[in-house]
Amino acid sequence: MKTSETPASLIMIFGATGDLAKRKLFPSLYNLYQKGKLSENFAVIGTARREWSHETFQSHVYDSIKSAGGENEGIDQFASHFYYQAHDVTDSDSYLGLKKLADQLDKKYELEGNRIFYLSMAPEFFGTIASHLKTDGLTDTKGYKRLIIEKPFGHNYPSAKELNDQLRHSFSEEEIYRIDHYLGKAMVQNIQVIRFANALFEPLWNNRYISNIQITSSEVLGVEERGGYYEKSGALRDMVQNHMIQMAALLAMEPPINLSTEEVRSEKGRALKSLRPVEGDEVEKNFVRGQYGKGTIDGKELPGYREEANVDPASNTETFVAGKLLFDNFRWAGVPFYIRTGKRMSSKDTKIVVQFKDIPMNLYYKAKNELAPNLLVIHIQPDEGITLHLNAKRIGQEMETTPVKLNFSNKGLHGMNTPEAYEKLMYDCMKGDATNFTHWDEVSLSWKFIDNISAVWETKKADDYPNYASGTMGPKASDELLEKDGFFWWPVTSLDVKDY
Ligand SMILES: NC(=O)C1=CN([C@@H]2O[C@H](COP(=O)(O)OP(=O)(O)OC[C@H]3O[C@@H](n4cnc5c(N)ncnc54)[C@H](OP(=O)(O)O)[C@@H]3O)[C@@H](O)[C@H]2O)C=CC1
Ligand SMILES: O=C1O[C@H](COP(=O)(O)O)[C@@H](O)[C@H](O)[C@H]1O
Repeated sequence: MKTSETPASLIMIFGATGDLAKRKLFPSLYNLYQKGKLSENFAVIGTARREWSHETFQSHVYDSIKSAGGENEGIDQFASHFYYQAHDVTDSDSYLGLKKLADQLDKKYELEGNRIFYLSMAPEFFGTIASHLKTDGLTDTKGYKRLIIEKPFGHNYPSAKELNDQLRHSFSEEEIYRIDHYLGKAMVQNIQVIRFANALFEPLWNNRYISNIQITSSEVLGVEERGGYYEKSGALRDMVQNHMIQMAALLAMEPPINLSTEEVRSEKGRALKSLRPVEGDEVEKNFVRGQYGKGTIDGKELPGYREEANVDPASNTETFVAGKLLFDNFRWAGVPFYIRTGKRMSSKDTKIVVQFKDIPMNLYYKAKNELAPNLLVIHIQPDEGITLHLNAKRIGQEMETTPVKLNFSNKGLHGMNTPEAYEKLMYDCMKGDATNFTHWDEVSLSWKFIDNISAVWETKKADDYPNYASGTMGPKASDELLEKDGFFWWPVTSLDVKDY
């Protein structure tokens, strides 16, 4: 039974035979179905060039859910809502076939003309598809029309603007849902709640009490089979322009006046407006780039980036970035936000460490105690939770201090895995909630910031690549970036919240 919480929708997936659809989109839709968040009033049209029948597509969907660990329950019933239409997105004539099928399913499943177009394809096709959707009448229905756009949204500011202008001919800003899957992660969404729902933190969330913030997203995987894409992207465009800057914006933004999409995104945008541009000679002082060489992880010998498939043996592409962001506003003046991300590092971890300033004097110095700084650690993945590092009295006669930790684990609270980011984001889109999608203003500001850095890196070849071994936390210069400010990277490698 459809309700406002389970809206009727036709979801048209472009690139339905691809990797993202198989690994993320189908299992996420299935989870929503299992949880009762999809009514029976839904249908999916998958489209790509290969000539598949509806049945082949349904069995592909079935397999994808099984490989994602889905139970048998209801998969057949769920998959029966899936339809397939072979279609080359560059072929103008074949959009009419898609429209015909969409109109039929609209009637059959009582979809009220609600349509979500999910572009899970190479970005060069985004503009063409969006134009055809309008000119060939696929958006000409009485229900809602929403366009989900996968990353990358452009390669730099000019190409992102060109793409956006093209999309805007067919869809309004409110109808465009730009995916940043980090915004669908439970603990990234928790940043706002931790900040704005706790009397404990918000009064301290500024340059009077915080000395620095560190955001790390490290990966063990290398470039895998995506060498062709990654060579043109690098870590700066692949991870920093979107995920890292989005997390920084959530940490830096002012409290919105309410939680509406408009207010939240406008505060994030305002934070990004205060991000100090890093240009020219400042790039080398504030940003570090790295490229992985050979190394060993879990006893396995791994090749360097330049030995990977579809990678230039003399490649100048960075697989690691560390940088210092400064927000020039009253709240954050003088507080560095350090970011670091890279492939083939020693662990897969995304963590935010908020380091508070030391208290004005240490009463316990006579006991030769060095007080540890208070830290708030937000564990984004693989573990999800928060740790607060405090100082307390060591048990015994002496007045000695010892560091203690207060832990909260998301897993412990809910006793189950939190929903996959794509699941949350697809559900938000069905309900028309674009809060956790990026507004064009945010995308354009972050590209302008990134373009200044890539302009320097692309003209000046790195002469020390490869400069970190696979299985390490990046080049030495990344540590030096913090050392020169009197800080160091807090360790982020952990298996469980309890251990850190
Ligand atoms: N895979 C991932 O983990 C992630 C992917 N993304 C983004 O998601 C998008 C899709 O990625 P991914 O699934 O990995 O890509 P794939 O290369 O696996 O899939 C591409 C899809 O596009 C179809 N296709 C290619 N050319 C045409 C055409 N001319 N007309 C119609 N269909 C066509 C292919 O099918 P066919 O050959 O049958 O036509 C296939 O279904 C990209 O924008 C990517 O950047 C973002 C984050 C993670
Ligand atoms: O967008 C991307 O993100 C992944 C990392 O995502 P995560 O959820 O596993 O942390 C990264 O591997 C990929 O290169 C990038 O395109």
